[in-house]
Amino acid sequence: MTAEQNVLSLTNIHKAFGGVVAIQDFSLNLKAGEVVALVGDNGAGKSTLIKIVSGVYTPTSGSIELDGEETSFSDASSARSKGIEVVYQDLALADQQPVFMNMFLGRELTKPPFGLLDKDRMRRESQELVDELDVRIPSASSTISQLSGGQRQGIAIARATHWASKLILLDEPTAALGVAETARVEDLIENLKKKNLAILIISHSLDQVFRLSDRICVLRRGQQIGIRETAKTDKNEIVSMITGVA
Ligand SMILES: Nc1ncnc2c1ncn2[C@@H]1O[C@H](COP(=O)(O)OP(=O)(O)OP(=O)(O)O)[C@@H](O)[C@H]1O
Repeated sequence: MTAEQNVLSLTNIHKAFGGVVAIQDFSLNLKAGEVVALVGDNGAGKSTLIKIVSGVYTPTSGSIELDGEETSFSDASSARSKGIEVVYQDLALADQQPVFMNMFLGRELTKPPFGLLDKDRMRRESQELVDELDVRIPSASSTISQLSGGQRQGIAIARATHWASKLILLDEPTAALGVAETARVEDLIENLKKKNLAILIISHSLDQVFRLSDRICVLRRGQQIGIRETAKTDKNEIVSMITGVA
C-alpha cells in the first residue's frame, strides 16, 4: 500500500430504515495516520455510519473499499477480521474479568495439546501493550471493576489498537469522563496516529474535535453537509454547518 492510498473509501452510502432515511449519499476517504471527526446533532446519522463501517448494518446502497478493494461485511465479526475495531461508549468490557482477559475477549489464546487458556501469554502481551501505549493501570491482572472510567476507556482503546490493522472507530470515547481522564484518553488517541491506523471519531465536544482531528465531516439529518480541514476552519463555521444557521 502506498502512503497516499486510502485505507477506507465510502462512496455514495445510503441507509434507510423503512421510511426513515438515516444516511444519504455519504462519501469519505480516510488515509493511514489520519483522524477524521464525525459531527452533527442528535439523529444526524453518526452512529448509523459507524455501524455501517463496523459491519453492524448493511448499507441500502453505496460502496465500501478497504485499501482500494471493494468490500462488504456480513456482520461485525467480518469487519473485525478485516482490521476494523470499534470502541463504543459503553466500552463492552467484562467488569468482573481481569484486564488481560478483556484484551483477548472472544479471541482468547490457548495452548496445545488440550486448548487450555494461555493466561500467562495473554497477561504478558496485555502488559506489553498497556506499557507501550502508556495506559496507566496497576497491572494487566487488575479486575476491570477496580479501574477508573478513564483507565477502562484506556483498556478499550488498547484492545482496539491490538486488533485493528486498518481502522479504529471511536464512538464518543470520552463522553463519561472528567477533565483529567479525558486528557489522558486524548493522548492515547494521539498516539494511535503514530501506529499508522486510520481513525474515525464521533464526538459532541467541538473542543475535542479541534484538538484531535485532521478533518471534520459534518452531518445534518442524514445529509453530508461538508468536510473541512481542521486547521483551515473554526468553531463558528462548524457550528453553522451543524445547525444550518449561518
Ligand atoms: N435501527 C433503527 N431503526 C430505525 N431508525 C433508526 C435506527 N437507527 C437509527 N435510526 C434513525 O436514523 C437517524 C440517525 O440516527 P443515528 O443514531 O445514526 O444518529 P446520531 O447522529 O448517532 O445521533 P446521536 O448523537 O443522538 O447518537 C435517526 O432519525 C434515527 O431515529
